[in-house]
Amino acid sequence: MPIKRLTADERAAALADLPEWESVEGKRDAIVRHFAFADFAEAFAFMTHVAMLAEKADHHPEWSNVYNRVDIVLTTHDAGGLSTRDVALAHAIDAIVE
Ligand SMILES: C[C@H](O)[C@H](O)[C@H]1CNC2=NC(N)=NC(=O)C2=N1
Repeated sequence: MPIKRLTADERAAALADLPEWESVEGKRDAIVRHFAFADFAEAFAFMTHVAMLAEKADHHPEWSNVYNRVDIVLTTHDAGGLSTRDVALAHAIDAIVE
């Protein structure tokens, strides 16, 4: 089954449940969350955890890391926008830090 983009209503409902995530500015159908940790070791430990989740789900983040900061953008390339896979990964990521 091909993965489908969320409709505008589904997207709004999903984001209401993910208060730490926001829409990416501009034309991209994607969400972003910014993280800050005590230091690089903590940031990278978090990234390792996320990487394992992503690999297990076969769904991968777009991300960047500068020292203690990690920015994660989620979108589904195969769907050309936000899908249930992004929502699931966002919740799984939130569960690591909360
Ligand atoms: C072949 C493989 O299942 C696909 O390329 C997966 C891998 N990880 C992915 N990650 C994300 N974010 N979007 C995708 O469409 C995607 N597709």
